[in-house]
Amino acid sequence: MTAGKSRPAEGAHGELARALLTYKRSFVHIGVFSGVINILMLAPALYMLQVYDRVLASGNEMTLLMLTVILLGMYALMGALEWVRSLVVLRLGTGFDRKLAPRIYDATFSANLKTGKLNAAQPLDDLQQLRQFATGQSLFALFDAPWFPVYVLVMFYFHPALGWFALGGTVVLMGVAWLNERVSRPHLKKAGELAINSRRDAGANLRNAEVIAGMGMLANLRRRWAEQHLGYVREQNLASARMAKIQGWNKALRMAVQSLALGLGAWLVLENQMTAGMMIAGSILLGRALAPIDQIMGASRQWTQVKEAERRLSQLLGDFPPLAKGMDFPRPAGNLAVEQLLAAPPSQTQPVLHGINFKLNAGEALVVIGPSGAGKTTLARCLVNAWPPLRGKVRLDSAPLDQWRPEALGALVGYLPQDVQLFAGTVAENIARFGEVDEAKVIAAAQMAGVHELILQLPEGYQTRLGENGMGLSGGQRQRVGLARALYGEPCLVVLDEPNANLDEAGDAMLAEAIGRMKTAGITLVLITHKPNILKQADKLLILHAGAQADFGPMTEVMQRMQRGAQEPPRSPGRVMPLPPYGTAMNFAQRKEGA
Ligand SMILES: Nc1ncnc2c1ncn2[C@@H]1O[C@H](COP(=O)(O)OP(=O)(O)OP(=O)(O)O)[C@@H](O)[C@H]1O
Repeated sequence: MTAGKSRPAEGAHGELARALLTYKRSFVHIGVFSGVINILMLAPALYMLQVYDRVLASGNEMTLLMLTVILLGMYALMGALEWVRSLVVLRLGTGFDRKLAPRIYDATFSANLKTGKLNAAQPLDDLQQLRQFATGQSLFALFDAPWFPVYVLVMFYFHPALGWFALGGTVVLMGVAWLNERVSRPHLKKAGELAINSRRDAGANLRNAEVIAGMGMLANLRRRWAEQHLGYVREQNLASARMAKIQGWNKALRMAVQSLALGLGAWLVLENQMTAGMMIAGSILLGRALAPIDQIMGASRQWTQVKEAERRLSQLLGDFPPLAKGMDFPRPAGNLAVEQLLAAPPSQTQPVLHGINFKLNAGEALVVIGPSGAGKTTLARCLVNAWPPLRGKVRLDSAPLDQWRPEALGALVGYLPQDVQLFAGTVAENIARFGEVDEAKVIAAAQMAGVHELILQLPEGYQTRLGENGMGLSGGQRQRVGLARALYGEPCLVVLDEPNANLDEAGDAMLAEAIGRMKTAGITLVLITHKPNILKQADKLLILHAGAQADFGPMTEVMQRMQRGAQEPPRSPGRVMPLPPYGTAMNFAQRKEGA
């Protein structure tokens, strides 16, 4: 009950960039702090210059003391600013996460509803990777790098030869950093994709542990997983080997550049073109100028993965824009109208349901029958707005489902899917749909579903903890707790997809009683079934065949048409298509006639 209308998609990177831009002020603060820190970073070099050229030359201890006190003051200020800058960055990261995580959670949900393939944890992992990258050393490197010209300018001031040497050395080292990123990127990208696939497959397969154990499939599944996993390890190793070679050379080059700068400085001193203080200060400044390059080199390995994470997230957010808010209509009586419905699974365009057209008055019970694959479950999903129609409308008291606010509609609708889908949590939380648990409503729903006594028999009654997918309950128990969840909060429309698939005779009888109670409560009911006993409680019958509406009408009329259709070739002009032989319905019709 979620697939509302979507707003048009915005630019692929728009949403992430806009989220970052809301922290413009924080970035300005980080920039200002970085600026002051980088100016203060000149202090050790200038101190060295003064000590060598002034204090040692003059032998003035007072000057040394004053210089040292000033230097220590600058260090203290720098430490405080670094600390505040880190706090600002941390706050930025938390805010960024808070802003995007719910949106990414929703988009992941929509993607799963549509494709059923996405590893739900991946986008949130991607967000974490982006946050860690954006709030780690790499961000500081980004803000520190623009100060590189200041250091080089000071070196030019000391001596142009030293300035040009620093500039040349930095360009070479930056080239190496770029090369490093370039040679490793394809392998890291491939490794990232393989890691995601192997993690997703491992997670999905191991969830079906009982089938694996029961039929000895572990070795086969492990082999399939290992191919991907080993591929990931291979690509990762290739990337690491190439990076190791470049990084090794880079380290040697970096040390050579620093030593050569000192050597050049010494030669300039010998040539009387520079003071010894400038030689030492120049060497310190060069180390400072090269520091962001080191940080960038360190980040380059992460960078490829971060870019991929950013690409995946942008794609997800672009493909699944925020759901339209929808409206809160007054509580409907429960009149249901399906108009020229054309529907397909969300990942497909080929309709599996076409031309479905029927109306139910509030409080009526409709039974839907048809052979396997006829489109019954697809119809159920459209009736609860889980799958949006390709064309046509489903209306609740004349308001199309896609115009409702999804949460408001969800509260008025009960849905029991074929595979029940309970969640990890207590029985009460499951029945209350994981909202605030209203105990009176939980018990009322359980009583209406005829499951109250059964729940009281559980070890901790309503507080019994269930595992993922309702682990801890039998199939039939899950189905009955699922029915109570569908009835929570007095819904006006309830759609039950094969609610008796896992029930024994006693369970069937309970379900029949529950249906009676729902009818008394005036709930509009849609029941999909293969079992004939539910037909007795239907007011109307819909027969689906190959995605089309084979017949619809009051129960007895459709039954009579089916009987006639079984005895003679169809002549009725109103009939959409020839009726196939539905054993269960026919048997029931004959039994009902005989009665
Ligand atoms: N998630 C899906 N992705 C792709 N195709 C789907 C999906 N769900 C259903 N279909 C296709 O839609 C058609 C109708 O399926 P549906 O589940 O609605 O049939 P059904 O009448 O409920 O069958 P059954 O009685 O076996 O549950 C089938 O051909 C099926 O292959």
